[in-house]
Amino acid sequence: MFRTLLEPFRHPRPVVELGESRGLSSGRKPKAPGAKDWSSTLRRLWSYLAERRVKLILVLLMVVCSSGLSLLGPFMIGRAVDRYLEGGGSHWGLFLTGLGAVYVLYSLTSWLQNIWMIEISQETVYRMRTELFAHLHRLPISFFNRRQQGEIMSRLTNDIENVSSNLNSSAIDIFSGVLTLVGTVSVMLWLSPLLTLLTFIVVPLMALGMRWITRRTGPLFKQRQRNMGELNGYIEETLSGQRVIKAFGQEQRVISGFRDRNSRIMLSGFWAQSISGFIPKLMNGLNNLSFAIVAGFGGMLAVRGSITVGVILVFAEYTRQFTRPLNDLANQWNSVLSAVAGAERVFEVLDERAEADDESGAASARQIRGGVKFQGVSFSYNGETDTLSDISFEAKPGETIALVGPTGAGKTTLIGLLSRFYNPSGGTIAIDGRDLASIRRESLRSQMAFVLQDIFLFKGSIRDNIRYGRLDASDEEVERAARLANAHSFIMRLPGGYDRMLSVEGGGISQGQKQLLAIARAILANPAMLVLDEATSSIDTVTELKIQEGLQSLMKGRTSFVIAHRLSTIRQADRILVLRGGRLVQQGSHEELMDQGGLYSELVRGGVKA
Ligand SMILES: Nc1ncnc2c1ncn2[C@@H]1O[C@H](COP(=O)(O)OP(=O)(O)OP(=O)(O)O)[C@@H](O)[C@H]1O
Repeated sequence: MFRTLLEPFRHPRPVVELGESRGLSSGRKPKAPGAKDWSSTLRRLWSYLAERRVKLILVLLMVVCSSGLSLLGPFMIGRAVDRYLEGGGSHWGLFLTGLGAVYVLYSLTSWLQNIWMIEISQETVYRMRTELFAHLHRLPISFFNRRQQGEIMSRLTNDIENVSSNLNSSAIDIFSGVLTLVGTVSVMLWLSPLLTLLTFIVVPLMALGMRWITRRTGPLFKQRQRNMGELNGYIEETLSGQRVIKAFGQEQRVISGFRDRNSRIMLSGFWAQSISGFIPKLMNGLNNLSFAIVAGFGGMLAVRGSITVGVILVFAEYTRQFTRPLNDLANQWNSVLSAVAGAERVFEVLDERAEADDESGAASARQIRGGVKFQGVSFSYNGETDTLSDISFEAKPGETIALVGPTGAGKTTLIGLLSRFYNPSGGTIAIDGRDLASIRRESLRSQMAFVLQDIFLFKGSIRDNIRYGRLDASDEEVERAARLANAHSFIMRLPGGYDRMLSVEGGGISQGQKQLLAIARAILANPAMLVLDEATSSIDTVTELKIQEGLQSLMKGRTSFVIAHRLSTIRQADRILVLRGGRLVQQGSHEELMDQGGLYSELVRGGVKA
């Protein structure tokens, strides 16, 4: 086992990466976790807890009661023994009943504090989870471009779970630990200051040991959470890329990549747990030492008559009680560090800037007609090199604009700007003469529909998948849209028809059929503007014809931007925009561009699909 664990240290191997650089933590140098880091995260976590103030006060009250009761028990025993030894009569029946009542109350208050704290911590993580999920949906597309889905999911599940599982136990134990500690030490000082000081010899040793341990475990817990996120990202990526992996026979490479990431988790988990596992051992040893001190010195003091045997008994029990909260505190500190590690990763996403708010004064556009004007528009993904530069063109309402150009020319980026997934770094975009920035995003997007190559169909019936275009559409409207899209006949041939359930990502129907459903969905949405990304994959001629017909009904009367690959679509476009290297190099109708010569005619003559 140790050989395996130490292997990566001895032979650092290059890790087989498959798109790792998109992870949140990767690409960025991991920060050394400073004390300030975790204390501010802890404060923020506390602010969540503090929202349940009343319950927290109740918990605190129960902690005070249970800590007091835990002190009272041994104290009563000590007093009873002393009274017995002094020859005073003891009312054993009364004493035992009292002692029983103390322990029953102790159990009851402990149980109540536990159950209330579980409630608080569950509610806290419920709120965090909801907030995180809602925030994720407000983040700009650029956030998702940079990150692996699995890694993000890991924050929603793993990290939140980590906060939840560590929060309830540690919060209580830390409260009660501190209280018990203060109470125990006060009573000890009151009973015998000298014996208390002698017992305290172990405290500096404890503090040093704890410091040594937590300094090492804190970063390791963080590392483990990071590694877990990376592994989840990798799992998601490799599962969704199964076809490619199998097609290229990359199974072994993928498995070895997994093994590397898995071994990193094993390593950080092993060291975090092994080092933190020292805590109980250390505490146990020091506990025994303090017990020996109490027994030895206490005995001597008792012989001299400075203290009674009852006091020794109370001390023996209290030294256990006094090291137990210290022990608990030490253990809980690890849990707190682990919860903080999880919370830090959650807050990291919560601190990501949401998609910029609409500019003040931005208003809803009630009915967009679909006139679009780009004037000197530039855009850069990285703020350094321009992906699009100086793009100017105009589309009248209802026109079809085809975008053509070699791969990486900037066609998709131009569409991204039109939908305000990104804002231009220069120039202006206007819709119906209004600056795009003055139209609220939600209102703009509600009047646009997208039919993309990568069609998103979710697990559910065909009817529900079409209805995604407009949730309040009736069954008749869904069917009408499907007829217009040429999808009705194939749907009716499927067992179950419109109620046929699709599996994840529309498994069970063909690529062409998925496109027809996407067209039906867009028709139902009845948008003023359309964005079509034509499929490059070959579809049989009959389906292709059906798709073309469906698209024709969809595009009628709407301004349509088509990232075109088929000559038939390009010919029919009112205007063709030819892009190369982020610049608009030509624009005009098919005939005009063919006459002009240049890139467009080369693309067409070369038989290259644009
Ligand atoms: N999210 C992104 N972050 C950084 N650069 C990007 C991003 N998306 C695209 N790019 C870069 O911007 C350029 C234009 O990409 P875009 O996807 O717009 O081209 P395209 O013409 O649609 O290509 P294709 O026909 O292959 O889909 C490319 O060089 C690409 O590498």
